[in-house]
Amino acid sequence: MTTTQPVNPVEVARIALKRLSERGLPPTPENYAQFYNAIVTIKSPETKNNAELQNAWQILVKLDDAVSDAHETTTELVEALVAGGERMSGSLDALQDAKQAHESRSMSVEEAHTALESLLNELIDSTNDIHSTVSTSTADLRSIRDAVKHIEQDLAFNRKMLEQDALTGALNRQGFDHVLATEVKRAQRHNSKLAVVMFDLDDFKLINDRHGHLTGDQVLIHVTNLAKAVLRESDVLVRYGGEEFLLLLPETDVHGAQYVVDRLRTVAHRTPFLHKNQRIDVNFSTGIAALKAEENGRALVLRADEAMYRAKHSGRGRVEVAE
Ligand SMILES: Nc1nc2c(ncn2[C@@H]2O[C@H](COP(=O)(O)OP(=O)(O)OP(=O)(O)O)[C@@H](O)[C@H]2O)c(=O)[nH]1
Repeated sequence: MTTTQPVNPVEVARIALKRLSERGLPPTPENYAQFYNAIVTIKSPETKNNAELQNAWQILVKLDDAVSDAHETTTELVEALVAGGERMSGSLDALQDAKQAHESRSMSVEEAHTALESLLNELIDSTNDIHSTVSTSTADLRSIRDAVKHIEQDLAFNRKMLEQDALTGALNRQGFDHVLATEVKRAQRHNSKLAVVMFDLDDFKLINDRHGHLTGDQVLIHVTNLAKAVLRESDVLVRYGGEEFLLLLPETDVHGAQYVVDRLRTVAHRTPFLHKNQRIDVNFSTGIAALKAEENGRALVLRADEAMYRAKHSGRGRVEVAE
């Protein structure tokens, strides 16, 4: 069994205070507790406050599980009924053979013959009934299975929508929770590497102030597209906060993560965002952390966040690697 390291409460407290000050919120006990809990559970406080979205997501996950169980069960039932139908049709043939054999041997004993014939007829009738029921049920179950398959596809689509950031289409924190747990488990099971990169755009407020919020939005979409261009299929891009992104990189160590960050930086330099023919350069501060043995996802993300915080405060535009 895998044991997990507890998250350092001092570290969480420091990040909670930082988040409060970034959002210009007073460090009241209520605000502090909300952000502290949000960081510990890696959930965005904004999302946690949205009770409807939370409930919808939970129902969706349950429905998703239930539908997938139902799909499995109906598939098994269809298989069982098909096999049962085949067996019954076999026994019908056998009964008919037996009837014929008996007829040929007992032609002289008329009462016995009549009794046996009516019994056999009854058996044939009832078996026929069962056979036709099985045929109908099989057809019904097949259409139920098809309907369930469609519901599954709809649910998967809705779930994807709920787990996506509306502006950029990157995964949001809710979706990230799911993926993080899965990837950490997978890395630990296979003893493989897993890296987290956190990057925060530098002086993004200036872009909003100079060019307007809508242009700021376009820059965030631009950065998302640049990141997608340098990532592998199996990598995960998350919009972690306003102008803060996270990359989850399976099968990747610190050096691989550094390579990805360098590529992103090069691509961002070569492909600047253009606004009214004016180049808007985007720089970012980056923290990298690689999964340690028996570490949990929250601790991994907190170390990357801490490294990014150091990069930001050592002059911006830098990369720091967590110990
Ligand atoms: N356009 C736009 N701006 C956003 C969005 N989310 C957050 N922001 C802005 O991002 C800015 C973040 O400002 P700060 O936290 O001061 O960070 P910064 O200006 O990037 O400075 P440093 O991180 O310290 O380098 C704020 O102006 C937010 O309003 C968004 O979805 N769209």
